[in-house]
Amino acid sequence: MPVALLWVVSPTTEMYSGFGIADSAACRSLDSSRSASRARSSVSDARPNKHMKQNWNSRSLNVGKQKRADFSVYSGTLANTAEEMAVSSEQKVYDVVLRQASLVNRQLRSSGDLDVKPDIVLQGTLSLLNEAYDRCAEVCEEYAKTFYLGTLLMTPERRRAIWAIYVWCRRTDELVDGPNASHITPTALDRWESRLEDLFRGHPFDMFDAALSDTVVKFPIDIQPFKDMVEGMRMDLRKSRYKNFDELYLYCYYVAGTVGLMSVPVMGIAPESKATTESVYNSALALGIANQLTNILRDVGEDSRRGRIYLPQDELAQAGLSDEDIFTGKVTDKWRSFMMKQIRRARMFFDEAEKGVTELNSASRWPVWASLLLYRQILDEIEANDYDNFTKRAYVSKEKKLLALPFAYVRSVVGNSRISSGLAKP
Ligand SMILES: CC(C)=CCC/C(C)=C/CC/C(C)=C/CC/C(C)=C/[C@@H]1[C@@H](COP(=O)(O)OP(=O)(O)O)[C@]1(C)CC/C=C(\C)CC/C=C(\C)CCC=C(C)C
Ligand SMILES: [Mn+2]
Repeated sequence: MPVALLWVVSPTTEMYSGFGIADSAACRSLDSSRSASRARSSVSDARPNKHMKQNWNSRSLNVGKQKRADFSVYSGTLANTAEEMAVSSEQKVYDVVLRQASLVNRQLRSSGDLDVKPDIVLQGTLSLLNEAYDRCAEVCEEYAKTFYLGTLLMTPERRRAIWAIYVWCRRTDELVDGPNASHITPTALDRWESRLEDLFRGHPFDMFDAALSDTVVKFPIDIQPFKDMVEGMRMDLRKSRYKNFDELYLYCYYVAGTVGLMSVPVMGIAPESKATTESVYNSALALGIANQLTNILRDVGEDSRRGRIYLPQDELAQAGLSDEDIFTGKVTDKWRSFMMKQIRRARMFFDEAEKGVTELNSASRWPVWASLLLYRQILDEIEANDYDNFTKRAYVSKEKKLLALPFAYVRSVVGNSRISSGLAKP
């Protein structure tokens, strides 16, 4: 792991100052007034949307009675009061989707494309900023090579922004999953969140933060999905079991669906797209959820060795399985049939995500298709391993990854017509 990422996992603030290039004076000189000038459109009605129809829990969801969103909850994280408990996670998350979509709606559509704000910073700061983005690119290349290659097709502004977001997400995940994770407390996460607020106000702490600080000025990115990701990390600290899919869905939104919501304002919606902004956000959310469900299914053995079971407890029980069965890690027919259902659900989310990719700006589609095809193939590999995700880690071979890239490219240029690549499931 690069040293640059390691430092951040310390819960002590002293550690932060040890970061080589964190010339905070220079970082702070980034024009903070620009963030204040970021346009914010008002919240639109949280009207029911056709995309709510699909209910992953297969419970019937009365969309007509959908609770009107109480937007005060967005000033913090999603509320979880007794009253809120009556609202499903799907609805709560969908309210966030609606709000995010309405926030960017005008900016994304006004000129048919994103209105990237010009750099108005001084020369010295500009070169520091360039360096900051270069460091983000290095981290991204080191951690996610295929994805990094995909971003090279995007416009320079957009790919730099995606790298900055990637690095912030990676560092956030490292807090709870990295080598110093055992020292991480809710207070450390609170501090991380304060840093996030600072960088959104134009006061970045270090170089990586400076890149993101610049990104959120240039693109209509809202802080909420970032805050929600930190909340997901809090949840991961305090929880090692999920009662049902509703609970798991919320966790998946926090740690992964949020990534989709952060990325769409950068990727942009194609000017020729007839889709609603909400539906594109919904697909982006679905891709994050699909990826995280896939992660969970791939890592069952690994997670159980850390005492964690992310699978819905009620569904395990219905299948006649217990935590003990997971810890024992024996592939039985009960397990196979349980896994088949879980895989089917993850694929439904991938299908939902597919609908939106074509609506993105053409130059942004390739990395998204690549990530979708590659992640979805992990599910195929779990099947190929005869559902042994206790002792085997399903992975996509280098050859298959390479093969996926041209398919992803073709899909990104031909629009919606389905191509039989052998990669995408019908
Ligand atoms: C319309 C449409 C479909 C638009 C596309 C929207 C879009 C770009 C969605 C991206 C979805 C995505 C890549 C989600 C990431 C999901 C994920 C893997 C989350 C991981 C969380 C924690 O998991 P865990 O700890 O269980 O797993 P590990 O063992 O640690 O892997 C994360 C690790 C959270 C941190 C997420 C990242 C580091 C990825 C961030 C990625 C980006 C910002 C780039 C997204 C852009 C593209 C092109 C994929
Ligand atoms: Mn992780």
